[in-house]
Amino acid sequence: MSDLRTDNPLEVQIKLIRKYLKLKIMADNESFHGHAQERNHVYDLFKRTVAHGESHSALMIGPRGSGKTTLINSVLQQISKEVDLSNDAIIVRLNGLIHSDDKLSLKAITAQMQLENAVGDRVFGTFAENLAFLLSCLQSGADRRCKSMLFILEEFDLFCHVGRTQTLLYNLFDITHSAQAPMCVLGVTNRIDVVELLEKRVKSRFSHRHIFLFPNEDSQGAPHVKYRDLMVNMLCLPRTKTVSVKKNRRSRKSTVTSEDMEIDQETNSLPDTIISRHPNLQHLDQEFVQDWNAHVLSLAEEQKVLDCIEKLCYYTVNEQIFRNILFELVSKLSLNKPYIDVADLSAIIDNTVAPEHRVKLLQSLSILELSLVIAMKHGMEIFDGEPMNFEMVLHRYTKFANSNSSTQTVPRAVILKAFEHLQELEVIMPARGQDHSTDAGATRAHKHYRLQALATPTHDVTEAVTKFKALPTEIRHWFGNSVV
Ligand SMILES: Nc1ncnc2c1ncn2[C@@H]1O[C@H](COP(=O)(O)OP(=O)(O)OP(=O)(O)O)[C@@H](O)[C@H]1O
Repeated sequence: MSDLRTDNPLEVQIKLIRKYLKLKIMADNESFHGHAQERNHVYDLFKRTVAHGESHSALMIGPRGSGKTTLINSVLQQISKEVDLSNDAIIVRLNGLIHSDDKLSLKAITAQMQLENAVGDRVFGTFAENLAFLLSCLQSGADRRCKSMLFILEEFDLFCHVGRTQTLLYNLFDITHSAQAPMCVLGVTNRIDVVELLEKRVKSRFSHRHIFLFPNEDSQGAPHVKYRDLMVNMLCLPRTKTVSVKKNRRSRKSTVTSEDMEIDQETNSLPDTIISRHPNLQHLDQEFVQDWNAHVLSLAEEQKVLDCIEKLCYYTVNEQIFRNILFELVSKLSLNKPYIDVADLSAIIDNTVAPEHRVKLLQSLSILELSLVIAMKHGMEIFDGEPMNFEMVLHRYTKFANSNSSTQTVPRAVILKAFEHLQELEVIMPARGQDHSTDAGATRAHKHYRLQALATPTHDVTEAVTKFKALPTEIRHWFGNSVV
C-alpha cells in the first residue's frame, strides 16, 4: 500500500495498472493458451493416475520458453478443482539442475512426500529398497489404498547425463511399467534426442509416449499476428463482463473508431490466487480501465507495431522473450508517460535482437576469450586484415601477458580451449578457402595452423570493450594501444 500513497489519482491508477500488468505478464504461471491437444494428453495422464490409479510415463519435449511448465501447472490447477488433489495424490517435482545425483533426488522425494520422520535413521541397502519403503508408507486406510504419485522431472536430460547413474529413472519407470503403484512420471526437456540418452534397461521400461510442444505449430496465420493478439490480451485490463470498448472521450491517442471490439476475457484476467494476494488491484477505476483498453486496441491497429513484432518474430518466436519485452514496456509507464509509446516498443525490440546481440555476445565472453579477440584484432590491423592462426594469436597474447606482471599466466591448453570456444560461437570463422573439405590442404592442416578471421565488426569489439565494466585496466589499455 505504501507505494500507492500519493494524492494524484492518475498516478495511483498508473501504479496499479503497472503492477497488475507486470504480474499478469510474469507471475501468472497457470494460465495456458493454445496446444489444446497436448494439454488434453497431459490432463488425461494425470487424471487417470489420480482418479483411476493407473500408471503412466511420458516425455514432454519443446524448446525453451514454449510453455511446458505452464501447461503442467494449468493442468494441475484444473485437476485440483475436480478431485481432492492434496489428499488423493502427491506431486513430486525434481529438477535435473538442482537434484544432480540420486542421493539428492531421494532426499527431495522424501521431503516432498513428507516422510522424513518415517525414514528417520533407517539405512537402506539399495535405492530401490528406499523407494519401495517410501511408497509403502503411503498406503493408508483399511483397503491399504496407495496415494497416487505424480513425478514431474524438469530438465529431464540432466537426469541421464554422462557420468550419472540412471538408477532413479530405472526405478521410477520400473514402477510405472509393472504398475506396482499408481504413478505418473513426466519428464520435461528441450532435447529432442533425449531418449537416446537413456540406458537400455531404462529405455525398455519407458512407455515411449512423447508430447511435443512446438511454438506456432497449433496456430494458423503468421506468428507476428499471433503475438500481436497476445500483446492485446496481455496488456488489456479485465472488466466485469466481456469488454466492449468504444471510442473513449479521454483517450487522446485512440484511433478506434469502430463499434465494439472484444477482448478475450479468459486469458485477460489474472487468476484469483494472484488477485487475492494483492488486494489493491481491486481498486482499479473502471473508467481508467476502459480508457487504457481503448489505447491498447488502438496500438494493435498501428502498422508500425505490427512491423516491430514481425521483426522480432523473424529472429525468435520465444514467448518468454516477448513477455520480457512487454514487461520492459510496462515498466516505463509513469505520470509523464501514461501510455505505451510505439517508439519504446521499437527500441526494446531493436535492443533484444541484432546487432546489439553481437556486442552482448562479446561482453559475455571470459576475460581470456576477449583478450584473444583483442589480440586477433591487433594482428589483423597490423597485417592489413590478413587472417591469423592460433599460434599467431597466442604469440600476440603471450607477448602482452609477459609484459604485464599482473596478468595471470594461463596454460596453453586453456588458451586453445578458449580459442575453440570463440570458433563455436562464430566470433571467429575459418578464413575463405579453409572451411571446405575440397581444400584438402586446409583440412589436413593442424588445427593450430588453420587460418581464422574475426567474424565480428571491429566497431562491435570496441563497443564491447568500452562497455565491459569488469575488464581489467591493463587489458583496456592494451586494446587502445596495439603496439604493446
Ligand atoms: N502457451 C502458453 N500459454 C501461456 N503462457 C505461455 C505459453 N507459452 C509460453 N508461455 C509463457 O512463457 C514463459 C515461459 O514458459 P515456461 O516456463 O512454461 O516454459 P518452458 O517450456 O517450461 O521453459 P524451459 O524449457 O526454460 O523450462 C512463461 O512466462 C509462460 O507464462
